[in-house]
Amino acid sequence: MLSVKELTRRFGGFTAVNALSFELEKGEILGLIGPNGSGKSTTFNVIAGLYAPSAGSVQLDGREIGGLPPYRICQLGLARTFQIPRPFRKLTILENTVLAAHYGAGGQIGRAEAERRAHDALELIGLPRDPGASVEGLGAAGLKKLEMARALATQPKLLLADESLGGLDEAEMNQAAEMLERIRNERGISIIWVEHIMGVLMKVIDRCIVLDHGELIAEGAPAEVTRDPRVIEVYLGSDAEAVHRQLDRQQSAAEAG
Ligand SMILES: Nc1ncnc2c1ncn2[C@@H]1O[C@H](COP(=O)(O)OP(=O)(O)OP(=O)(O)O)[C@@H](O)[C@H]1O
Repeated sequence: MLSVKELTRRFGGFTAVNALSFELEKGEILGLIGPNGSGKSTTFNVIAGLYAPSAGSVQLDGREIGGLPPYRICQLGLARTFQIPRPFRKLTILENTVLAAHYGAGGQIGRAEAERRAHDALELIGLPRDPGASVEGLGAAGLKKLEMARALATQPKLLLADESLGGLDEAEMNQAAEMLERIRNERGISIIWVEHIMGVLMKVIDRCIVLDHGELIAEGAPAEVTRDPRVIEVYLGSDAEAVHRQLDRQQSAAEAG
């Protein structure tokens, strides 16, 4: 459903993403990993339309979206969450989500339909739907949920989730990972997930791609990619053994039943 070909993004003389190519299948959860500054957010920003590509193409269901403005890309079915949630603090949770529904529909739906979409998203995410519920009381986990609900209210077929777990405790992280899996399983939404917390990421992704200095250095199933010597050298380092142990446990659990 998403096809990225030879995508390059430069800032002045600096190349942040260099000739990146990858494909995403419908219903897949793809992990996008790599060291700080390797180009993950820039890749998201180009796919979602915040930056135009310097070269290369991005196709969503066969249609070129590279260089389109973010609102057009959103209307075509691509939503993203940001590392740092920035809801409208003066609006309620419901109002924030209704606004997102209007944005995703390009103003082509009425108030009742926008509210229906917002209610549906808030219910799936597990946030209060009553009209008085305020953003103010939400902690880090609640704000991230709201970010996700706003993305879902735009009715995407592809969701780009940017480091959704920063600032959460372990139980909240596991809930967030389960939520992404539910979004895929119940709604058929494809997901690309940028996340540094490998233990949680590995529980839900089908496949991952690894960037280093803006270039793709590995691609495949988590068990293969995390054993790639270059991925261990540039990214996993001393965490590699713990990641392998977890993947082995997951495989044994899957085989047992
Ligand atoms: N608007 C910009 N102008 C100039 N340089 C930029 C801009 N955005 C990103 N960069 C540079 O591009 C490189 C890739 O940054 P990017 O944020 O995409 O990396 P990342 O893999 O998402 O990092 P992190 O894991 O720390 O979020 C960095 O060296 C960054 O400084």
